[in-house]
Amino acid sequence: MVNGHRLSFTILGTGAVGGFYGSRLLVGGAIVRFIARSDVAWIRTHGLRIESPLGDRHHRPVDVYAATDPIPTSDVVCIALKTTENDRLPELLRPLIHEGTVILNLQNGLTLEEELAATFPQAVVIAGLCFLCAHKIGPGHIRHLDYGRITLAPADARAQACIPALQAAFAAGGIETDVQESLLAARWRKLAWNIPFNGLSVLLDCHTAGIMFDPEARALADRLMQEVAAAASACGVPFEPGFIPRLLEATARMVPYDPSMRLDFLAGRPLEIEYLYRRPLREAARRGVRMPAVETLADLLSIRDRARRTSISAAVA
Ligand SMILES: NC(=O)C1=CN([C@@H]2O[C@H](COP(=O)(O)OP(=O)(O)OC[C@H]3O[C@@H](n4cnc5c(N)ncnc54)[C@H](OP(=O)(O)O)[C@@H]3O)[C@@H](O)[C@H]2O)C=CC1
Ligand SMILES: CC(C)(CO)C(=O)C(=O)O
Repeated sequence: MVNGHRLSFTILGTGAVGGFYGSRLLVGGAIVRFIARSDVAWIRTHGLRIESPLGDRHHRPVDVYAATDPIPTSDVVCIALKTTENDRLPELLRPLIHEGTVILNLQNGLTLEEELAATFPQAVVIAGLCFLCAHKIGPGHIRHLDYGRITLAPADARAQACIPALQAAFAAGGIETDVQESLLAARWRKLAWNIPFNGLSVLLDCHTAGIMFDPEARALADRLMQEVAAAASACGVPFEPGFIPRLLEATARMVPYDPSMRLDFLAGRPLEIEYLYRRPLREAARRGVRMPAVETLADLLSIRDRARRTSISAAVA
């Protein structure tokens, strides 16, 4: 409730991120409409279950839609699809976006908000960088393991004005938020973690602790982070001294965790290589900076992703 107005949200993608944050917004009293794909009928009948250290929840009934249904207009549309689906985003968003609609993008990656702002100039675009460990374990069923803070980063001054209302809605549901005025800085800071740990967890077949406690793997993570730091600097958003050592130390203290890319790999889902690796590589290259270790990591991930998908399709043929 903000100044007597109950904020309404449409969550595009009811998976780990969408299901979890949608549930917290419901708990906080917001109006929440979910868009689901494979389990839309299941959620309509059985509701949405969230297991979480914040308290288990079973929302039933839930206001759930297929993307092709007529969907009431909401104040905020949260994007919670994997970026591997982004070629479909304009078509999925078009019926949901009106003059002044806030698009809160919860995905990982780079250049996402720039694309959204160019495609939907009538919308207000905000990045929501999620520091969350959660996954979908079955139809309409999400398991939240740890964390949950969202860093909100506005694309422009109009978006800046919408931040307090969003913070209030998330706070009411027990979600901590902070604000980064530079969207680009926020995105590169998160990539400093995602680029090494998401990719290495797939290629080395291990969780974060497996990387941190092997000296060579840790050194490789450090080297990848240094390349990301050089690219961020070339993009005008240098990291402060001590940022990378602190990030490595924080990861060493984390409960061993499988980053979302490893979970995707194990589940046979396509990997988010384009927005997590190719776009940062391209943005760095445009400023004359190469990231050779990141490039090799991206190439190996692409080969792994392709090989696995070929073997899956051969197995079902
Ligand atoms: N999981 C995490 O802890 C974190 C994830 N992220 C980022 O958040 C983003 C979302 O990840 P995550 O929530 O894990 O992904 P999930 O795969 O768990 O959720 C995505 C959901 O979108 C649904 N979906 C896909 N296409 C459509 C469509 N056309 N219409 C309706 N629904 C659709 C999928 O449906 P279906 O179930 O049918 O496939 C799925 O439930 C990613 O960019 C990820 O990197 C960031 C931080 C942490
Ligand atoms: C940093 C982390 C683990 C969640 O905050 C993530 O972004 C991911 O799993 O992709």
